[in-house]
Amino acid sequence: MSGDVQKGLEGVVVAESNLSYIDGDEGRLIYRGHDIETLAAEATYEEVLYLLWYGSLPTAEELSSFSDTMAAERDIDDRVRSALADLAAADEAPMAALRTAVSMLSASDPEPDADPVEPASTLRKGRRITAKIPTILATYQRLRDGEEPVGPREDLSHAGNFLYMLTGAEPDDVAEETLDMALILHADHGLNASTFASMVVASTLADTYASVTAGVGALSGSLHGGANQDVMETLIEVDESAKDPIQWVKDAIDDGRKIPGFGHRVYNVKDPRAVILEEKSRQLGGASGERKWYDHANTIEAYLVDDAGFTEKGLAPNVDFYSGTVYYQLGIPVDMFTPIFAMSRVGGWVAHVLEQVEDNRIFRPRAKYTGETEAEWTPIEER
Ligand SMILES: CC(=O)SCCNC(=O)CCNC(=O)[C@H](O)C(C)(C)COP(=O)(O)OP(=O)(O)OC[C@H]1O[C@@H](n2cnc3c(N)ncnc32)[C@H](O)[C@@H]1OP(=O)(O)O
Ligand SMILES: O=C([O-])CC(=O)C(=O)O
Repeated sequence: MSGDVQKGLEGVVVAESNLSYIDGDEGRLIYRGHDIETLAAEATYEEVLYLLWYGSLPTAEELSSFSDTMAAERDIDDRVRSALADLAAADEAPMAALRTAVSMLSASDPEPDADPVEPASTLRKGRRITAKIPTILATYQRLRDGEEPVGPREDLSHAGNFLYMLTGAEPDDVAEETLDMALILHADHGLNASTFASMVVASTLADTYASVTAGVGALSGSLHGGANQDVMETLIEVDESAKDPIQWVKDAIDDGRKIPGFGHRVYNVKDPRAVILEEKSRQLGGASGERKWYDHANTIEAYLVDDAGFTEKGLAPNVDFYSGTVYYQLGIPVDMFTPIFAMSRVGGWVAHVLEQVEDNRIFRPRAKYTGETEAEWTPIEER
């Protein structure tokens, strides 16, 4: 066994997977053989969930039955609603409220004694969690705003129903299609930190609620999903600074700041999801006449792609660089951006947990011990 430490597990292969493939040099992402560009243009989020969970694209009948089953599972019970009200009163961050609520959902699961290594029950639990996350998030947002929560509707799509519950009004086609596309783009991405966290928990034979709760926790950090909120806050800071965005970014680099939304462990080139979200951000800005968010982001990107310090390290925009400007233009509050990422990525967490339980072995790496080996015991009164 090599004693070399692979910090951050860089380059370490820990599992086989059929789910998503990333070519970090070419900027290519596929889910089960399908290019992300095709899925973003042609599929719905529900169709992508089916693809990830069942292994192939659904027929129209399969998709309709799958979507109906999930839509019927959207409601959350009073205990969860009341916990969300308490968390809103305490001004809890939405990702922390989501983490708590997902954990609570197990109390009302209709199959509490299901075997956690049985893939079919794992999938049913994963489907219920996925169906309920938009309801948790919209309920939380409305409670924070002092408004009455709006219950889910079964006749709307996953994306459309979320926007309906958030605002109380049916979304227009542009908003619904834009969110649906964003959900597709964020659904899976290999063994990113939150997916790996879910897999580690599943590998102990803990149940799906525990695995997804771990995923939400891991996604919330600013090096991972939390970066989409940081990017938008940065763009707002740029806007309010009254500085030219290029001057702002030069000063930020001089101050040793990291630029959120740049850099990736796997991509050395621009993330293909950022290419799609950039175009969507540009279109939304063009349609509304308020192009400044797209323009600020684009100006910063254009400067940084020519910056030797960035290019030498292979730093390019990741998925979070443009997603925030898209959500912002849909009128979504900035601290709901990462929860929306979770609302999508739960599909990937469940898919990887399924792969894990189908061929399980507990994850148990080792640390290289760097401490003392012959320490002398000193009685407490002599220390
Ligand atoms: C959905 C997602 O999770 S996508 C990623 C979202 N996160 C962000 O956007 C946060 C900003 N980016 C980062 O912090 C990193 O690029 C990560 C976390 C994404 C990847 O981390 P790692 O692969 O461990 O790369 P690491 O942090 O070691 O960076 C390598 C070098 O690039 C620099 N670097 C990395 N990202 C950035 C950045 N955004 N801005 C400035 N410098 C950066 C590091 O300082 C380091 O420089 P050094 O070699 O001179 O010390
Ligand atoms: O793959 C990663 O490390 C991070 C990422 O882009 C994602 O989770 O979508």
